Amino acid sequence: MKSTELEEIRVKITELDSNLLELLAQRQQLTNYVAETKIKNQIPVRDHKREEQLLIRLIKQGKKHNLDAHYVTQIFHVILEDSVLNQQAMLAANANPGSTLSVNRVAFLGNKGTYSYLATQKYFSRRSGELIEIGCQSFAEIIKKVETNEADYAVLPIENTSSGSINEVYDQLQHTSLSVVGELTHPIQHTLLVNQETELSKIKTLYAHPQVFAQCSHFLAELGNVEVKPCDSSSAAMIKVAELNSNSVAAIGSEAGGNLYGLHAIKSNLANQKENHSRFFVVAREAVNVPLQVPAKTTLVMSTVQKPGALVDALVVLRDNNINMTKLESRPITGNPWEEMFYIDVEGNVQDGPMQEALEVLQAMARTFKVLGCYPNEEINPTKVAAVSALAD
Ligand SMILES: O=C(O)C(=O)C[C@]1(C(=O)O)C=C[C@@H](O)C=C1
Repeated sequence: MKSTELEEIRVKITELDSNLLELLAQRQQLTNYVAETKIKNQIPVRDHKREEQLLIRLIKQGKKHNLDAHYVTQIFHVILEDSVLNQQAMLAANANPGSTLSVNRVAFLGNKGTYSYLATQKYFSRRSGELIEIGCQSFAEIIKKVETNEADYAVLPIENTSSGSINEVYDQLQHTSLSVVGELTHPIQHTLLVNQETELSKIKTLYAHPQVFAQCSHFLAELGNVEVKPCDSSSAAMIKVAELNSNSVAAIGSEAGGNLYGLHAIKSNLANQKENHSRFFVVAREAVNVPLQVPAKTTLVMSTVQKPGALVDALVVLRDNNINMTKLESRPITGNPWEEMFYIDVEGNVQDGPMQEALEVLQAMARTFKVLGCYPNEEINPTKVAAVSALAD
């Protein structure tokens, strides 16, 4: 194909892509109106029936244009997730007028380019107010910033799908009066970032956060003879590699983060598990009120009395009140050897009747008990269309 022919086609694609963007923006505006109606009429944000009908119609329509059913489904799952998250943020802001700030000062780990930085950008992009980023060197410093009113929010990584819970954050949460006001999950896509033109075989030293090395242990084992240098954060690793400006050093981190320091990726998908996501808590000095139309989660922290089956008894209370537990984590209590603090995430709103009953019973049976926070559930399960493959035939 002659290059002018290619250019002509590309001009058309560029125009079409910008039309697609315009249409997506128009759709988002319509869903903002939907959210306003839902606030007024107290209608739940999520409507699986409507989503299912919409997906079925689009899959059928796509088929007429030779578009694969899974392709259509994937695209609209992303669009619907965005719509639900935006609406949830609007309903939450409406239910907490005092918490809508013109400036959001947010503390997170590291500098520009860390996964915490990217998660912070993502979470606050759906919320009004200017974002002021406050990079910190440790989780303790992050929490302190909010406690002393130098920041309004902290974004803290709490767990990762491949390396598990981040114990240091749980331990910090044991001693703070801050509340969890939000959560988010962010994909972690580790890439090998370099400053100069180079290739994998030339890399002699690797810089990254220890959690990142743990998540990429298979890749490191395959690499063999490379020196591994742990850093306080992914951004510290990126800054080091940018400064060293050598073709034998590389950092591991996100491509978007690396680009902020002029680094580029020479290899992607480095994590042991391809589905690698981190979950973050957003914490603030004041708890928030989650409207009942928004699916909520509640995080509890409790220690049980020392008797056989005490934890089981606590979990039975959740079961008896039909409350779904999404996570259970135990951490040693500092100063009390062999005693454990339990962190429990459940689906439900502290304003719900069954939840209030369960919390009362748990509080009575626990040695120590605290609700760390109730916040909108941001893990949006995509609506399944029963017979995608049948529809596609
Ligand atoms: O139609 C609605 O009720 C909406 O909230 C809009 C919308 C969408 O974006 O299409 C989003 C969430 C609902 O679960 C269903 C559909």
